[in-house]
Amino acid sequence: QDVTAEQMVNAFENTFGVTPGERRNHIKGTCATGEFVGLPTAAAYSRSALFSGETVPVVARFSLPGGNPKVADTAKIPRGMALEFKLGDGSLQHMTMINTPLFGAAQPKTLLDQLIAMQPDPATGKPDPEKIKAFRASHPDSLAQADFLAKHNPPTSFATSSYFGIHTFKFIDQKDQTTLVRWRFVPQDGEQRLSDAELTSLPANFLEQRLMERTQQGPVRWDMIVTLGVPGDPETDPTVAWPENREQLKVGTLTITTAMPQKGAACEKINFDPLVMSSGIAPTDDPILLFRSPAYAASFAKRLSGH
Ligand code: HEM
Repeated sequence: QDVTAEQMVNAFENTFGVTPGERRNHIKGTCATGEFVGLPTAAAYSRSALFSGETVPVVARFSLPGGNPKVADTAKIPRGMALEFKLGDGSLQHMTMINTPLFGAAQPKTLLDQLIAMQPDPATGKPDPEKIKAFRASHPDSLAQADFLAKHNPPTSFATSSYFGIHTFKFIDQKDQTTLVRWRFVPQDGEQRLSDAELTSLPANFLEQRLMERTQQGPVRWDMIVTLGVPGDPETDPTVAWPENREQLKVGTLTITTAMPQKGAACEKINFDPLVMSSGIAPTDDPILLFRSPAYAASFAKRLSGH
């Protein structure tokens, strides 16, 4: 089970190739900017300056996973939304999310094995479907996310998708009391998915243009919703859902006002490491969450040095 960040980044490179200076995963993306306003109801659970009620500037990046810069915007793979909040107390808060409620690996080894199974066969230049089948059969923790992706077409726009933090995090209040939470961002434009016909008729690139056009029409908003866990809820497994009946709380509103190609824009050189957190929000011992930080650092170091 002992996977290193270097092994993981090598596996991304072996599967997708290397585009020098670019992200090894979520390479295709669009920058955006906006703001967040937290609600005082959240301050009862977290002392983070995110929930002060002040307007917090946000740098965002919307993306598609994998290391192929030409991946089609119709691909039945997740969509990402990464947020960097610049808080009034000078600290930063990151949230780096995708649009599936669960992740496809309970341990880093599962993702590593998936990347290896996806490596193109030298004979055909394509992944071997038998290897993917064998991977699925031997890694049951990959099935829930794969099932969600098979049953839900991708969104019509980055603006019409929910995005999920997936991991369980801790909200910590002024008195150091901890509440387990899972968060998600729900689009005020409504959740809208591509039809099967659109999946075959749309061009490879439309998500960036649609987001730029949408922001030119006016601000795009998401409600930040937190699900409150109770003791005993799964804390360290991002492949397992919580019971449906947990209390949910609206804790703020994200507003995206501008979008632009990533080259040279503010989001390009950010490492959206999900462990960058403000006082009042903390990680659990989820092995996937904890592994992300060194993996992102390895990818970031390479791309910053032009490799
Ligand atoms: C073991 C599990 C994971 C590994 C090894 C991994 C690896 C990576 C790497 C190497 C990058 C590129 C970093 C950079 O160069 O800046 C990345 C980006 C990203 N990952 Fe992960 N990831 C994992 C799990 C997740 C999970 C669970 C989520 C969502 C909850 C997620 C969402 C994203 C998003 C949205 C980006 C793009 C961030 C941006 O726009 O810069 N990843 N990931």
